[in-house]
Amino acid sequence: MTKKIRAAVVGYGNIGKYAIEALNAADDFEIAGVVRRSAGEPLAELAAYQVVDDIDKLDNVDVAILCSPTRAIKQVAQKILAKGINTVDSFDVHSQIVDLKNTLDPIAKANNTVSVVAAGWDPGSDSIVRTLMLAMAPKGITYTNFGPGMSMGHSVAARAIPGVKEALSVTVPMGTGVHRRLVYIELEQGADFATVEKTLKADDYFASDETHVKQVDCVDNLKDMGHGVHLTHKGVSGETQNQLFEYSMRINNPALTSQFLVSAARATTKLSSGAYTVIEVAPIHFLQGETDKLIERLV
Ligand SMILES: NC(=O)C1=CN([C@@H]2O[C@H](COP(=O)(O)OP(=O)(O)OC[C@H]3O[C@@H](n4cnc5c(N)ncnc54)[C@H](OP(=O)(O)O)[C@@H]3O)[C@@H](O)[C@H]2O)C=CC1
Ligand SMILES: N[C@@H](CCCC(=O)C(=O)O)C(=O)O
Repeated sequence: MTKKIRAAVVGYGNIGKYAIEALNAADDFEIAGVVRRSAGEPLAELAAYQVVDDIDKLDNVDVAILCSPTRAIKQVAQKILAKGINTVDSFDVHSQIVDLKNTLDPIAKANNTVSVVAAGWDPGSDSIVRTLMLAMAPKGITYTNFGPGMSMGHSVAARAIPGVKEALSVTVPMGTGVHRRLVYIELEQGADFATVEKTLKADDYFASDETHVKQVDCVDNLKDMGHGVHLTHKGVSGETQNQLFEYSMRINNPALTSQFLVSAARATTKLSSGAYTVIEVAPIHFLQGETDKLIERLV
């Protein structure tokens, strides 16, 4: 029997929860344990797993699936790569991905490890679709239209603002890659709505989009983790114009993010040391199975 890939789930929020499901559904993986900032009160749903507050307490971890907030990823990944453990993450600030990769690459190389960064669905699987569309029509315009749906990244960023108890950020597509953000927030006792609204609108996650902040009594009553994308590329193949490609999906956001993280975790075991974005990884590395069989089925 071939050795299973031992994965640790780091951070147990929405993505962490679905990462456990995706790992359980993948028969080439086994779960080494769950790493939480504080092992704290045991959760019944994690009773089957070792839950620790430090990855060093888990045995023989091949890869850590980082399910921490995007803004914590760089620091968490640096620490874990330095221990000789591969990492994958779904970091989602598009303008900082090159910096993240270039920061992690020398650390990964020095510790003979692999890191696949920004491996959710956007950035992540959508990035591969955009790449393919560009290869098919190198001249033209790509539009990525999200939603309507819940952005986990924006919700996490909103929740981190002082005075916010809970938040839901809904992305509304306005067309041609332009989005409006509707942010529903539940305030901490005594927090001032106007101050929270101002801070939120100034945050990098929101500053360049039309953003509306609404105070509600219970965010949970509104929450639906569905999302989606409609990606189009219209361009030119060779000298021939009017080539139109479209890609659409409606999804459960954390389920897809975690699934692709697990596929990327598999890829880390097939790459030489260093940090990679998903478009630098051969697509077959994301899949389980023998190369020739996959070629027969997919090519
Ligand atoms: N690229 C993509 O397509 C997507 C990316 N994402 C990214 O995934 C991230 C996580 O989303 P989600 O699971 O909803 O977030 P959650 O807030 O639900 O979970 C994050 C978990 O990380 C841990 N954590 C919290 N704060 C910190 C901190 N400061 N440092 C380290 N760990 C911390 C906590 O787990 P514990 O208490 O166990 O330590 C927490 O539950 C988002 O920030 C988003 O950017 C999400 C969806 C799609
Ligand atoms: N990174 C997103 C997934 C892509 C959708 C998006 O960026 C948005 O809704 O703004 C998320 O965290 O949910």
